Amino acid sequence: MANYHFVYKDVEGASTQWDDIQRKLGNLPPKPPAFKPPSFTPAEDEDSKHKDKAWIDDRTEEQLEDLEDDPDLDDDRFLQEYRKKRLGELRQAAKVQRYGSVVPISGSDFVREVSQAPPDVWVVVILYKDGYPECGLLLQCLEQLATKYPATKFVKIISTDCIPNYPDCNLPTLLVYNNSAVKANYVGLHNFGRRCTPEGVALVLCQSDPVLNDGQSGSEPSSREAVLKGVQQRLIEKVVRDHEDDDDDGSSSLRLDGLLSSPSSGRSPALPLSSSSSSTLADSNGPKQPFVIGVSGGTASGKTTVCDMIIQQLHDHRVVLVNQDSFYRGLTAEEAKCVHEYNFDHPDAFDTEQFLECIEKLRRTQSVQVPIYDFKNHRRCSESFRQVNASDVIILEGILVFHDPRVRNLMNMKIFVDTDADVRLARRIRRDTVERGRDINSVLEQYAKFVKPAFDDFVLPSKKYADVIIPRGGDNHVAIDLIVQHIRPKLGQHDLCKIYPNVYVIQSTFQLRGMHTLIRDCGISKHDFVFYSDRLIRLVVEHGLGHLPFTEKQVVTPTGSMYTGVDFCKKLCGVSIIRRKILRGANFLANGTGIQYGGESMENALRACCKGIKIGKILIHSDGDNGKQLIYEKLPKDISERHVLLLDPVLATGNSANQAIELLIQKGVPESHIIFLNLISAPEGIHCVCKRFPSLKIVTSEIDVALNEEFRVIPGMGEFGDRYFGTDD
Ligand SMILES: Nc1ncnc2c1ncn2[C@@H]1O[C@H](COP(=O)(O)OP(=O)(O)O)[C@@H](O)[C@H]1O
Ligand SMILES: O=c1ccn([C@@H]2O[C@H](COP(=O)(O)O)[C@@H](O)[C@H]2O)c(=O)[nH]1
Repeated sequence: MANYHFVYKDVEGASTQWDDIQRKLGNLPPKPPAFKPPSFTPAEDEDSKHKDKAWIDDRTEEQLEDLEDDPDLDDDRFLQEYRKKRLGELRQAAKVQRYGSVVPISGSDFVREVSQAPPDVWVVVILYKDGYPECGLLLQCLEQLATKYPATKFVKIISTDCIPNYPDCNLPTLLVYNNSAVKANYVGLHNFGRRCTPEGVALVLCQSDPVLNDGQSGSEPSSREAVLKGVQQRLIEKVVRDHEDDDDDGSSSLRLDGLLSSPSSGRSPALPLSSSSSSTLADSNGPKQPFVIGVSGGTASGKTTVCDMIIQQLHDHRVVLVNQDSFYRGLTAEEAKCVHEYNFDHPDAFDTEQFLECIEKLRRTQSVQVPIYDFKNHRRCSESFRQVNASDVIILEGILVFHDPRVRNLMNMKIFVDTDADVRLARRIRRDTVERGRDINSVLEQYAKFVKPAFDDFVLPSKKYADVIIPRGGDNHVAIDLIVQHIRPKLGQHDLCKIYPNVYVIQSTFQLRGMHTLIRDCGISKHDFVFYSDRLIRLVVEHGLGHLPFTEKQVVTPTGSMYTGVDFCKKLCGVSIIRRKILRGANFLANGTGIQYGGESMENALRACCKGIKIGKILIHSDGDNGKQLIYEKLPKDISERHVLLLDPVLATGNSANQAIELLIQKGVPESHIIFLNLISAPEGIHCVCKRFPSLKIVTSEIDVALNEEFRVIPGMGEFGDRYFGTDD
């Protein structure tokens, strides 16, 4: 119905008398208050505003410049000083490099764009390949971070352009550089949590260094804590935002606890990181996850044979085998009395806790002492153990390795060897009578009473967990070939080679391991030491020569045919590093001179490979314990025009090497023309040299574990020069 009461209202809120009557009768609502316009307040004049620190903080660079002669500020010395300081900050901030996107680079750009970036700039490099969804996801996150943190440089490079043959299974890989050195690297997407988000990536990147720079604080390097705090704040905002979105349907619960954990306490517990997120190569000492393979099957199915064949085909010492049999509990005296009543095929016959502990240790890259089981006497050899070193691939073999889910879940690949029961029984009779000191009757009795029932109850049901089933065991060459092909890429290079693309470890073979075993043995004769060292050094030298520049060359062969080959650069020389130390008392060297001839021991091999090569020497003289070092040199005059093969058998701390390299560079040798050859290198030495000289190459035959407190390489090979020249007697 239309409202037919027309109420006239003037500005005072007055109305007609008729309306007043209607109001009294309750037909109209009470009279509204008289209208009063809001009071007028003129806008505050900028000049009359109170000027303080906060006011200055709000000014732009231009505005602060205009305030040069401002009378208010002239009266206030503090504010005038503060204005200048703030102006300085803003000018610095304007100078800071702005990147803002993920820039594609090629292999030849790498040194310029990454290694030679300004020292205050952090560079995040993604090694990627098109067509890998994980790479696409991480790239998207980095694009966002690049816009948020424009003073951090983000570049992308196709993995194999950066590192030839870089395994695709390591993609995507992030490398973080600063001041020409690799500060961290992250292999695989799992480092950034199950849900890879820009905020999560940011937090991981900033855990140990102030990698992300938004350029707000000028060119001053921000502290890790400050950067981390900012990144955490952004992550919290994101989590809260996501939570609010989720809350709209009332489905999620928010856990912010731990997000603000102190930076020193490490990774935030609420971060969605997977358990394997520790497997970065960054802290090259950090744990690397090995590839664990389980091989199960009935007794005498050929499990051990299959494992041996895989190991033989891989032909690599970075594969180790752990047999579940080694973890048989061993019988008590009481049990031994009635051994025929003991069920060796039941899961309880094994010490699974100890087996698990052993696997966990290997996964943490620790070596383990594996018990040795004596099948004839049904007990462990109390004094002997087998040392198993941490390796890239660990094979776990045994009838019940798939039985316990804790063991099973540690496996990356599960193989079941499936052999006909009659064949297995026939093999078992033969094996147990020949190798395990049994008679046929006892074998058959044990088989019927325990082995077969346990196979049906425990072994066969675990077959369903297998990823690969190998019928006919060791006779199935096709299956074994396929498995070997799958495992081979898991045998990565040494972590340091991934961090420093200029470090080359010559391919490990059993020949090479054999020679190392001989020369590292403190009991070897001097003659053998020299013989095997020379062989090894030649391998290193030959590999080093392969890094010299070459040109294509065609020759005519005796058959009159054309052969297209290469011609290596001929302008080269060797330079040996020799140390002289003023040692006192018992430490004084037996040769009476205090000279360690290290590098010279490599000269013979170099001469044998490069006829007539010129060889120079650098003598580094350490004056007692005061750390003072003097350098003497005898180098070819035209050394600046030559490629230099720098010789030192052992790279330990890297200090002497750095001094020698520094000297060569002073003499005009370009850093990239130096190839540093050694037999063994400590990781500390590699870090030290590669950080300072990223363009030279290091060629070594093995990277050892570490340096001890006395800066000796462990396990190492002692004072190489003294052992070689016999000056250690
Ligand atoms: N394919 C095969 N052909 C013939 N004998 C085999 C074959 N595979 C294994 N054997 C033999 O059978 C016995 C048990 O083999 P093994 O590999 O030790 O089995 P498991 O480790 O499963 O007990 C051994 O004596 C071995 O030499
Ligand atoms: O003291 C022992 C311990 C074990 N056994 C039997 O060995 C097999 C397991 O070894 P495979 O090499 O896998 O065959 C198991 O069936 C046990 O019955 C033993 O007889 N005595």
